[in-house]
Amino acid sequence: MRQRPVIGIPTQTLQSIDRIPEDLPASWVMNQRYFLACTSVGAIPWMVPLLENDPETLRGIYERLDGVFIAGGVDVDPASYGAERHQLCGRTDLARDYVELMFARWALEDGKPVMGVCRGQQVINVAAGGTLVQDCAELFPGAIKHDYFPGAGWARDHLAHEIRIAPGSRLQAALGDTAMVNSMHHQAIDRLGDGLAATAWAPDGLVEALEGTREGQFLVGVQWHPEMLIDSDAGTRKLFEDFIEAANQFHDANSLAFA
Ligand SMILES: N[C@@H](CCC(=O)NCCCC(=O)O)C(=O)O
Repeated sequence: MRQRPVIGIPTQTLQSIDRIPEDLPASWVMNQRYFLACTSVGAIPWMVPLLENDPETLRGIYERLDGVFIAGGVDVDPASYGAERHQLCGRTDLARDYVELMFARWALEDGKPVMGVCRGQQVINVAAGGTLVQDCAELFPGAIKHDYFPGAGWARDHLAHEIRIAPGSRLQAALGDTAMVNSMHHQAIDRLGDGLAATAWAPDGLVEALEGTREGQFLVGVQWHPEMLIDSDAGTRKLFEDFIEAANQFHDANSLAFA
């Protein structure tokens, strides 16, 4: 029987989240939805601690993974893409930036499958040398509303706008030419990183998905939240299944290489 692939999901610092009481112990946490999406398509999700002072242990964890999933969350520190902090840039989590950028760069180098959601797409772009728009409403000309945040009363599965998907992309194979997506972000892709191609756009032209151009690697980032749609949308489930299948293949290819 085939082994279930192991997918690493870096956590976030509890105290980086708004309104967390200061007297709670320093903790690393992550939204359950990402783990449930992975198990529902057959993967074993593995929470990755933010051991920012221990790259050796992080490398040990990374090497045991068949794929990396980079989840949604707070803004990426603009210093990591060489920009001054804009006043509308929100809360950041330096330990998370460190671990996620390192895992994304290692995976880009190794061809290990990567899927990124919302902040995760932004992290992939920064890891590949790209930059971010620090606030779409203020800094992206003609921007439609993208910040349907739960804190303002929007449901996490609220379908906010359509996206147009590039022909021939992995995304098109799963979702088709267009799709309706939920939207919980205020930042976005600005300059694309090396080896990446935009594969979906919002009606205002904002990049809604990117993929790696390296032959054979599954490297997909999306600006929306498919983990909230996996139970209601067959195309979204297919996208997760494709990621897990790529992780399976990576596992098989690498165990054969070391056999
Ligand atoms: N900070 C970035 C990324 C947005 C993001 O990942 N949002 C996640 C919200 C998830 C939730 O509350 O369920 C930006 O705003 O662009």
